[in-house]
Amino acid sequence: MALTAVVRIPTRALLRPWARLRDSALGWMEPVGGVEVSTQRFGSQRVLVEPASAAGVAVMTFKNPPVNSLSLELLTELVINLEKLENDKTFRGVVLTSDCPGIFSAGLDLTEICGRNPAHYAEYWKAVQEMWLRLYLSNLMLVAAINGACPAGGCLMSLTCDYRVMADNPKYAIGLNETLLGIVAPFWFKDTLVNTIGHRASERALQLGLLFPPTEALQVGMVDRLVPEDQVQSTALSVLAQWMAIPDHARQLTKNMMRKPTADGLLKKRDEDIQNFVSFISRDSIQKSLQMYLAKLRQKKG
Ligand SMILES: CCCCC/C=C\C/C=C\CCC/C=C/C(=O)SCCNC(=O)CCNC(=O)[C@H](O)C(C)(C)COP(=O)(O)OP(=O)(O)OC[C@H]1O[C@@H](n2cnc3c(N)ncnc32)[C@H](O)[C@@H]1OP(=O)(O)O
Repeated sequence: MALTAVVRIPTRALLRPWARLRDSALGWMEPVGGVEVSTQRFGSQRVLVEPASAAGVAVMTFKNPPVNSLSLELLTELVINLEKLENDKTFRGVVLTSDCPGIFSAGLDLTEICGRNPAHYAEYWKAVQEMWLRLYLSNLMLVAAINGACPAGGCLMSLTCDYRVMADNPKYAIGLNETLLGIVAPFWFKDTLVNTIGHRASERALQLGLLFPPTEALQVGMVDRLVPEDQVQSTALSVLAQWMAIPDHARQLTKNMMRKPTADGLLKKRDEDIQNFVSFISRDSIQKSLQMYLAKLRQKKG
């Protein structure tokens, strides 16, 4: 028999200033106290959520072709779908993965941070912050099934997870490569990396903008396991099954104890961080670097 559940979506989620939701993309949302949703398969235009065969587990698949860049829309949908899963107490774990062949996520959408106005940069950065805070502090067990390239913001997203399984394909790479674009990973990107691979390895990786192929990513501790490409999702699900054996309250309190101080670093100065981002990204020299990088990406094909 089909499993169904009632999911309450708090109205406050609809009122956040950055969440200029496009109703057409989020057919399941209604601006009233809540809405009934079948957990058979739900989600939105760019984020598909499917319950896995194991009870209490969902697979969240990003489908923002061609490269799953983290556009404002994708970020917004991600946060709303995560909140929906968190509010539905039947779910305890989520696998995050991609529908774009060979790409987990190309990171922040460069068209959101290049050639726009300061108000847009501020709105976009707030959405990036929100994505990080929500994932990093989620009470759910999150496992990243990294089935492709995973640079910059894509890497950040995977680093918020509790465990990372990556496809063992030397064509793929993962890392915070911001300096290669002439930009700087902000302190909370850096903190997330330091918490994962340690200070010295982060210092080197961040300065050089290193993108690690899978074997090196495993060595440095950026991912936890490599598997053949066709086993990424199934392995992520079996990892979750192991984590599910731990009592939720103990695991959640432990996760919070480990991560809250890092998240507080941003929570205490969110507005200042937005201002820093806007003034940095609005500089002519930074905009030029980004334009050149985008042009190179676009020329690659031709
Ligand atoms: C002390 C002061 C400190 C102040 C600090 C304050 C603030 C901090 C400031 C800034 C922080 C910003 C942090 C930024 C984080 C990011 O995530 S930036 C994004 C970085 N991403 C990348 O570098 C990845 C770029 N993409 C690729 O390498 C490749 O596209 C690929 C993902 C490996 C896939 O390769 P392939 O399959 O060959 O696909 P194509 O390269 O042909 O790409 C297809 C089309 O997609 C476009 N595209 C690719 N990536 C992006 C992207 N990130 N955003 C937007 N668009 C992207 C690409 O141009 C192609 O488009 P066309 O089809 O040619 O139009």
